[in-house]
Amino acid sequence: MAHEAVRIGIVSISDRASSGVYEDKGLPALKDWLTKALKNDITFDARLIPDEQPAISGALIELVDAGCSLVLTTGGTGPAPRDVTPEATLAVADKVMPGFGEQMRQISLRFVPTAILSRQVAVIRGKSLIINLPGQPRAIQETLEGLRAAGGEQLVDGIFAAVPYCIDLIGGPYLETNDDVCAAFRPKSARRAAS
Ligand SMILES: Nc1ncnc2c1ncn2[C@@H]1O[C@H](COP(=O)(O)OP(=O)(O)OP(=O)(O)O)[C@@H](O)[C@H]1O
Ligand SMILES: Nc1nc2c(c(=O)[nH]1)N[C@H]1C(S)=C(S)[C@@H](COP(=O)(O)O)O[C@H]1N2
Repeated sequence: MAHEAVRIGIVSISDRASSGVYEDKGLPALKDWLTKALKNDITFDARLIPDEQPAISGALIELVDAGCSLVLTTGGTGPAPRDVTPEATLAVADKVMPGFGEQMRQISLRFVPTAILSRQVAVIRGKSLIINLPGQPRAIQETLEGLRAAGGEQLVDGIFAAVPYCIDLIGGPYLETNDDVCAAFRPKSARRAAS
């Protein structure tokens, strides 16, 4: 059976990247990782915006309304005065999904002691899962994929392992992963024959 199509929103939130002070590395990192990790045909809907709460909430609402089953943001999760991504995300939530933030901080602590400074959250809005990732571009792969030993053994699960089943549960398309990048976990009763 063919893989189902999926629309994914990617949002890079950075004052300096959005004003051209530096090149945005968030959107390319998100796109590359998702293209590597998923077998599905992906349509990306991308936004590069400054750290402004109304602009962030507005972009999230637009992306969900446009039919994105998953929206990933990067940046603006720290404690600095302009970091407001978690507030903007919570403001559009139907449900809060605390497990994602808890697991992301656990994973990130294996990479940097400052992981505890990220206030990242995940929420459900309508039929969409919205997840905040930290702004450091390498944090995208770190949190989504987790940590492997040199021999390939998975030491800490990345959060993406739980994303496909979450999207099943909210009525989205059936996401299939490339297991060498990130193996999705579903209970047996929710698995379809591999295609
Ligand atoms: N979109 C991006 N593209 C490239 N590098 C980024 C991006 N966002 C963040 N970074 C890098 O990661 C670091 C930490 O990200 P953070 O979100 O805290 O940025 P910031 O200090 O709030 O500034 P800004 O919002 O202007 O990116 C930045 O200092 C920068 O080096
Ligand atoms: N995996 C990972 N998580 C990370 C980091 C990182 O480099 N890798 N940086 C930390 C730092 S230094 C900060 S301040 C917070 C918040 O970053 P943000 O404001 O860029 O979202 O994320 C933290 N989480």
